[in-house]
Amino acid sequence: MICVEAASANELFTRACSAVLEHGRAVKPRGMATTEVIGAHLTLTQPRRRMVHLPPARVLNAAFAAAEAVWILSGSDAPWIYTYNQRMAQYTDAGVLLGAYGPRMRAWRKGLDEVDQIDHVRRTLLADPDSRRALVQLYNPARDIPGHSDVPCTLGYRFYLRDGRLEMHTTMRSQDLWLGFCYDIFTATILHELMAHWIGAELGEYHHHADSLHLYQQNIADALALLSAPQPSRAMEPLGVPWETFDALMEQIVAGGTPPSAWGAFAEVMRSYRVWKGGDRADARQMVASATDVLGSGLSNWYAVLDGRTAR
Ligand SMILES: O=c1ccn([C@H]2C[C@H](O)[C@@H](COP(=O)(O)O)O2)c(=O)[nH]1
Repeated sequence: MICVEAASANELFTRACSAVLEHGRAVKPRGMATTEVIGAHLTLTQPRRRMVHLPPARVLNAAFAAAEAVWILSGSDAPWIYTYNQRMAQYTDAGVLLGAYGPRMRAWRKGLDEVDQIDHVRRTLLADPDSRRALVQLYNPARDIPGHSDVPCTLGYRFYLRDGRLEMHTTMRSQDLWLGFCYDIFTATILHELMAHWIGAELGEYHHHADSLHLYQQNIADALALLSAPQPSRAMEPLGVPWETFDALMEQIVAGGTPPSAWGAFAEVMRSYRVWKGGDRADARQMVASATDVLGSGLSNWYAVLDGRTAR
């Protein structure tokens, strides 16, 4: 069991990597070699410092981070997400990611006694602020036991409002620390921030509980190359929007529009990346070249990583 706490994602990620390198054991689930710790409690005390950015060892695709957050929070399992991360298409069954979190979160048992679990959490905490019943369930045995390619790694989220501050707890059965964690905490802490806004609470600590926290063999060298005392991640702009307009905001971004709030940066990095994928790399680079926000400058850095890969 390891417990790691940090104010920012850069520091949390770096400390978690060194804890797994120090305490991990070798295991090979599905034939793939990993170093694994069983039982990890990772606490992010400032959830708006959510973006891991540790060049040159670890740079995220900021457009994918933004797109995945919009994809999940809007309740989608639509294939447009593969534009931002082709690798996801490998885990589909008949073109669909059957483990997608969005539909489970926003429309559990779609078409039957459908539940929007986000709205449920919001209503539960508004009605009983001390509640222990504000949870989102993602793993669904009825769907996940029969065996398809994509089995959810996140089992669920819970929310606790204490002393005016909203804490969020996520439970993962399986967490790839190098690849998955950085994107998973990005989306989870956005949900955390939004929920705090919707119930009129302060944003409290974010807790990430992973049963198997692991590094794949191919990422060990990069993990060892991380500096021990990284720069803290910058805090992103506040993202709170009224609940009543949230779905329309998500639809606007998916449709290619740019909302005026801090969500505009999500739309901009997504648009730039679509241009990049369309082959107009100079235009795509130009669209984020002067960006100073966390996402725009992050995507600029990601393009530099991609350029380096092509040059090699
Ligand atoms: O949100 C996710 C989804 C997947 N994974 C990683 C964890 C595992 O390395 C792999 C799934 O493999 P199994 O645990 O299903 O074998 O994907 C994550 O880290 N986060």
